[in-house]
Amino acid sequence: MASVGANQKSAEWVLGAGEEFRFEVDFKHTIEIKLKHGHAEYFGAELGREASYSFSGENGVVFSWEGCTLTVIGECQSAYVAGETPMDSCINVHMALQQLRVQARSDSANGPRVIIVGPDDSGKTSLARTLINYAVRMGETPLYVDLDPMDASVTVPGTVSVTPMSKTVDIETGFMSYAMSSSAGPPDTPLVWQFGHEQPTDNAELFNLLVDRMAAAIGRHTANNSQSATSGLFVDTRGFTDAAKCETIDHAISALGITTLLVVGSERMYSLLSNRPFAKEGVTVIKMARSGGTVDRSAMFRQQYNSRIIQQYFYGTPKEPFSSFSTVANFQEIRILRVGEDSIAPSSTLPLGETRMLTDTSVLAVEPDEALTHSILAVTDASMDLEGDSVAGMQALGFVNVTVVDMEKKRLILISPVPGRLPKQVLLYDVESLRSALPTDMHSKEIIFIPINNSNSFVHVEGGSGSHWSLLIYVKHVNPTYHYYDSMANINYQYALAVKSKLDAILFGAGSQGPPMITHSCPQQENGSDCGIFVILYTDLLARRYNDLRLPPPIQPTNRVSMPPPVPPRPRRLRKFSAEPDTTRHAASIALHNRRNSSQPQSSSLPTRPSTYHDSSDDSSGVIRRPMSPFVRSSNTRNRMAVRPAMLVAPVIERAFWWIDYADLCNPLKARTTLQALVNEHCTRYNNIATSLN
Ligand SMILES: Nc1ncnc2c1ncn2[C@@H]1O[C@H](COP(=O)(O)OP(=O)(O)OP(=O)(O)O)[C@@H](O)[C@H]1O
Repeated sequence: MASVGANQKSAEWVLGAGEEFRFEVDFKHTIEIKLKHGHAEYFGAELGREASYSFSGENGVVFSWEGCTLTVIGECQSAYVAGETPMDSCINVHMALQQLRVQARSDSANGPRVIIVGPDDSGKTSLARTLINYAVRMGETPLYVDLDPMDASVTVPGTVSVTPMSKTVDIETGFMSYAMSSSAGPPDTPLVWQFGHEQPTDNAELFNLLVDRMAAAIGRHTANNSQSATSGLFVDTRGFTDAAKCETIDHAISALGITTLLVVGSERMYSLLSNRPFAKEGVTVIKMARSGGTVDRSAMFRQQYNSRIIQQYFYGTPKEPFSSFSTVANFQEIRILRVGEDSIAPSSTLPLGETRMLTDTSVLAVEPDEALTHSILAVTDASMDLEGDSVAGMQALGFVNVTVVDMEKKRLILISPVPGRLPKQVLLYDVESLRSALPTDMHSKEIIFIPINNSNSFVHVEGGSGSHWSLLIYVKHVNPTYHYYDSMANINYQYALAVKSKLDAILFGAGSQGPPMITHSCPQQENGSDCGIFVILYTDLLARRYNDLRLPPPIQPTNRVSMPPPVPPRPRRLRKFSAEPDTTRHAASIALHNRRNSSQPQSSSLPTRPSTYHDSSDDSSGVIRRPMSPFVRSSNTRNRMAVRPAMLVAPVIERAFWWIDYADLCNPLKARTTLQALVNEHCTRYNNIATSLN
């Protein structure tokens, strides 16, 4: 978090009783908030008078019961005072829970166990944080159970955890401060389990197993700590609205002995959950209003947020920086395992009659290779000789980051938050870490454009820490293929390979070779700074090419499709910029243009489809049928991706890569003068394409 500059503007905000100051500040800016007069709190934690609190990449709220004056230094994306807040119902819930704690103390029973559910960004974590802070301020020591792996607030993303709370949540670093050993003593150290997926339903079996392990740990903890037992616990969950996803909630409610369920911001969910069996078995279901201040966070925001959490795990915060340490682990000294299915392909894609051989908690050995680079590995409590699925529910002692995989010396170079050798040698690999960068419904995507960077940093660095960008494209059709474009003599080739092998592991199973990667000749940059522009232009041109070739109206199964011949590649000419217009290419473009503008396939004016493109789905009558691909979408709407006739896939893909129209790029004068100007347009196009792909 950068500090606020001396010349930043400062503003004074006056809050009346029961009002709150809401602000949004992005990751590029930092603001400082000081309480000048009165009393105020940040999600239930009291602000110290004249103490200065810094925020960056945060949507926050300072609330005052009695009124206060704040000084805010720095630039917010939005800042306002609101009078309508759900704080009254929040304090009512807190008081009711406090009565239950007092009752539990006199009965020597467990205190209230609360689970908070609701849609994404409805304010579940904020409510949990506020109620925990109120409880702690009354001398309670509740447990905080984080069952939101995507938004893991205690350690790295992809995990679930339980933390005993004996002090209010740190205003600046949130729950993360509990994972920092220097600020939390051993009694407050969180227990963490590696889950490795974003949604509990991605591997419900493993998720439920971890909840069971967590429940056992909580049982041991509360058996020896009556104060903690009577203080109860708060469970934060992953956002959901779908009734089908209740299964993991049902399990958590029964395993953790939940007594109260708070439903935030959804009438529908409230009604749905009020009718579940647990509601009839004594769990109180309470509806909570969503605060008008909660903000829907974009995928980019979440990614940057998670990046910062990882950075804080290894390097601490600006106020409390850590040193991280480098350590070496030889391949033969360690076991790297991953838990769960080989591939995220759904069961429905298996050949008819086949069932999966593995359960979702099966443990698979991972052979170290380049794909491990930049991975976060959980160091587990398991011993080297522990066999089978018992490793799956093992607690994570901590996390290391793989900076180098040295295949020659057969060793990993790791960054660890603590010095010395690894305490244990069984490491859990989370191949899914790449998934956050991929579309959620990846199986329905036909083309994935993946910008490749040669950065060695595993966390987001403002402005980027690498020096070169190139483009990898994954094209899924009958025969999936990767295509690689690099504007500087393929210098990012090894990085593209590393990403490819990670994708292979996700798409085709751990250890799979995956489909081939074709490296294409393409225009080369002439300076040291245009790589990003070239990536945008390659993406734009190729995406446009795919879209253009899809422009003819949906072809009925009875239509005979005639394709124009492929234009042969001209690598030399493409590399050498020429001022002269290329008439051959121009003619080919016109032919394509004519075909696009016609409402019927131009079988008469264009040569017929080359026989090499015929696939087994063509029958003798020349009628082309849709090839049987598990991923073919059947929608006949005019959605660009959906209407694309599957039988065009193979020829289109081949020609798309041959038929790149570099006319604009190949005129050196034009390229020089317009490249920069084009960037904005191309960025917009790129965004449009990304949106349509999403
Ligand atoms: N009253 C408020 N005013 C301003 N911002 C708020 C308020 N309450 C919550 N927020 C912000 O809104 C965002 C979403 O809130 P929160 O993280 O609590 O939601 P969530 O339901 O836990 O989200 P998730 O989908 O990750 O589970 C956060 O950035 C939070 O800081």
